[in-house]
Amino acid sequence: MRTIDWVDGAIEIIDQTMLPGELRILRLHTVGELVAAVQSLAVRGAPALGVAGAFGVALAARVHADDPQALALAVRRVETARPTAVNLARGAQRAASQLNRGPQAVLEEACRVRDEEIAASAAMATRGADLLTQLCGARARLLTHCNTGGLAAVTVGTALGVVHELHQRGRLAGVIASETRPLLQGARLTSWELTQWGIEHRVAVDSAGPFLMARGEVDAVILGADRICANGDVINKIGTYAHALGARRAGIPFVVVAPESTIDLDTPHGGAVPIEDRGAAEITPWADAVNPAFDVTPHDLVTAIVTDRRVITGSPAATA
Ligand SMILES: CSC[C@@H](O)[C@@H](O)C(=O)COP(=O)(O)O
Repeated sequence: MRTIDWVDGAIEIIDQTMLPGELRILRLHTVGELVAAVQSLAVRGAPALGVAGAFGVALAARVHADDPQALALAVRRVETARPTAVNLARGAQRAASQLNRGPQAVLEEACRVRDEEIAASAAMATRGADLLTQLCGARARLLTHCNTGGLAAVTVGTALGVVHELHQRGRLAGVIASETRPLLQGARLTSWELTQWGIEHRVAVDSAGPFLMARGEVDAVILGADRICANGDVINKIGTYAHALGARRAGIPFVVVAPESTIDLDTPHGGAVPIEDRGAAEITPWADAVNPAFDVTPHDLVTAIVTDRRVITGSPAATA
């Protein structure tokens, strides 16, 4: 099942704010609706955001075909709806590169972005499962963070796609889904997807991760990325850095799985990435708060980055 697609002239998404309680399909007809869906995290996860960005520009191209100024403004709104995952602006820009050829060409490019992410998921699953088996032996107990499944990447996903592949191969000995404060992408979405796939798992609070690794309950950490910088720094959901530190202390592999579309060679290092802060209301309406949605894991804590084309063990720029 595709969790985001273009259907009969509109974008269809699974509304991820409603899971796991309700499987609701949303149809988005306007750029305003798409931007609202991105900002509320009804659609989320870096590869899915790339597809959302591309389809968002396809919507804009239809509505504003005769008004170049309004069109440029709409494209900008889509590109900047969220700042951290490089895929969103990249997907929007790819679709926008066809604007001079008309709305149909824009839509065709957006569909190519979608199809490439579907193919990337399949390639990452195979390559990632091979690597995890090399690193962990016959059966791996994995800890994952946030949601990196089909919800985040149109079909099977990035890191969770690898988990699924290992399960299919009979090489998975356990999964811990880190709950992912404050919006619970792990506890709500990863748990939901694993349940759909019939994969047994346990949910843990985020802060338990490093302790569970220290206690010897995890063979490797596997998760996704919103942006990977030229030097290999990994930007991902808040909590990732703590898991990387825990993995290093426990002496277990820390593996990042992300498509090439998440690698941003134009950004030299993690310090240069805009980190979205989602404000106090999301976590504590009664006090001021700091609420970064992502963190930076320095490249030296990363064992390997698995993409749809390669396994990177140093700087992505060096092996591009
Ligand atoms: C395959 S998705 C990889 C990342 O996008 C994912 O780990 C993540 O951090 C998503 O954050 P979110 O705020 O839910 O969009």
